[in-house]
Amino acid sequence: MKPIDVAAADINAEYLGIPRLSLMETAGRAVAEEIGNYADGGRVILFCGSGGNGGDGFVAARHLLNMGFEVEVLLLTHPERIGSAEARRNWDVLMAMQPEPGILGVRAVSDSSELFPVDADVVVDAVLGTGVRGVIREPSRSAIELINLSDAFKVSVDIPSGLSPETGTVDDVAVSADLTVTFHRMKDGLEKADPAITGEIVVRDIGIPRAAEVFVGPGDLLRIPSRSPESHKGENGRVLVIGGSHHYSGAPALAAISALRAGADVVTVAAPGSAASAIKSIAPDLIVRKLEGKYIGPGSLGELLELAENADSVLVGCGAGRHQSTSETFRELIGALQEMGKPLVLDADALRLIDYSHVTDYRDLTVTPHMGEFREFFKLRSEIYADFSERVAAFSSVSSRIRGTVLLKGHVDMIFQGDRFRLNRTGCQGMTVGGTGDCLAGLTAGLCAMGLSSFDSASLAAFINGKAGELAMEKYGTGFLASDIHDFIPGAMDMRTYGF
Ligand SMILES: NC(=O)C1=CN([C@@H]2O[C@H](COP(=O)(O)OP(=O)(O)OC[C@H]3O[C@@H](n4cnc5c(N)ncnc54)[C@H](O)[C@@H]3O)[C@@H](O)[C@H]2O)[C@@H](O)CC1
Ligand SMILES: [K+]
Repeated sequence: MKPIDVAAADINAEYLGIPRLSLMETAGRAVAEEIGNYADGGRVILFCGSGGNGGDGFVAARHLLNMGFEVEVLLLTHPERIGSAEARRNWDVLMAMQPEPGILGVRAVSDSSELFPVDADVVVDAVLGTGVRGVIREPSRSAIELINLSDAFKVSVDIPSGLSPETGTVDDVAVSADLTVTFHRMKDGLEKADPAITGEIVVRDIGIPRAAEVFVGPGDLLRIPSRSPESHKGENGRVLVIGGSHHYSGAPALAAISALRAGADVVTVAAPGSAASAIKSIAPDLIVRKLEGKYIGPGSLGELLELAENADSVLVGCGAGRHQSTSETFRELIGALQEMGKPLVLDADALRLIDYSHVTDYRDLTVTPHMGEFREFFKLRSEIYADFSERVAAFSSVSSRIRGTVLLKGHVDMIFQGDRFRLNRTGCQGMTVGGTGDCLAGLTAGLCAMGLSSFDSASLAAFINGKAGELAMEKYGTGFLASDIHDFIPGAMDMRTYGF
């Protein structure tokens, strides 16, 4: 797993109702047990950092004490600087256990001059975990060096301090552990690291359920790149929406505004004549390019490709209608966009005009069908699947006919790519109102333009759109409009809405 996946699973576990404190307790207990497998007594020194990794150390210390070890805990910062609430809680417990008759020393050091060579049978590296950033600062640096100099059995908590959890490289200094006890799942960085750094690696389950990884949750909002303060117009994503026709002008507008609300900087809508004029009048925030004719046709292909050149993602389909000329144009267009390597979202009418055989190798593709469009796009006869897991398995294998991502909308949205899948449970009965699918497609294209993968964009778009619908229903009842969703997208994208 990547650190972002671990961080997301951590928050999503709490969103499911598992307190982080219990994750920390289980993690610390696991470290103590692994040490108990190595030694059945003796003296243990734990170097603890200021974050969750240090917190694991505090918990491990308590369990080691109960297992009969002599324990010394060194906090490498001032207690007031302990970053994670759970770690601070466990530090306070160690304080409350004082004065422990002689076998538990607990002290905080803020300067490396207060550190001494390790004299113990086991030394625990609970200094830095997945939260490590940049050059190692004092006194953590001295602690790492003292740990490496000691001839004690070295145990690293989660990852050896100083190792990059993502790449497995040591950019500065790092602990060379004899044993690394990591939690929940193997980290990419551990797998790639030099075994001289990690030592033996043990993966210990800490009670995070698979649901925390499968269900999309607020933890996944961490995947949205934070906007750099000095960024300027267009840097945060440019979206091109191609849709609309003589009868439909609302769909592309709903999608386009959703893309803006997701955080895209510039959204252009390319639509035929009358639809373009209608959109121009209702949405000043959009750039609108008027295409010739009543339906999108081959005469517009050059213009569409020129517009696509400086878009970061393209959404095709909303309200395009099903005219034969549109179908041919889309086929040409999609082929050219694939050549250009453009992230593409196909929605609604595009899924009626194009079938999966046209896009099997399109990697950065997302299709967002409801069940009917899914069957038509993948040319399926209708099947009734008994239970949920059978449905997931069946739809997953169908979806893997294309390299891209499939977002199959439903009461529970299913997102597939290759052998990966996620489920989204946000949403409400009011979502059946027309246009919510356009909002979802727009969110997907917006997130793609902001740099997320098609799989992450589709997963998050489903979560955000559903949550925004829930918020709209809270305010307006089941009669809320698809355009109401726009107002609630920012709230649905804010961690505070979920209590984080
Ligand atoms: N993800 C999970 O499910 C769980 C994570 N837990 C632990 O929590 C850890 C992650 O906790 P955090 O996110 O608080 O991060 P860490 O505890 O890994 O480190 C963050 C702390 O280290 C300091 N720090 C960061 N870079 C530094 C540097 N270059 N030099 C000196 N100090 C530096 C920061 O000021 C911060 O206080 C995991 O590695 C794991 O050990 C466990 O509690 C179990 C649950
Ligand atoms: K560590």
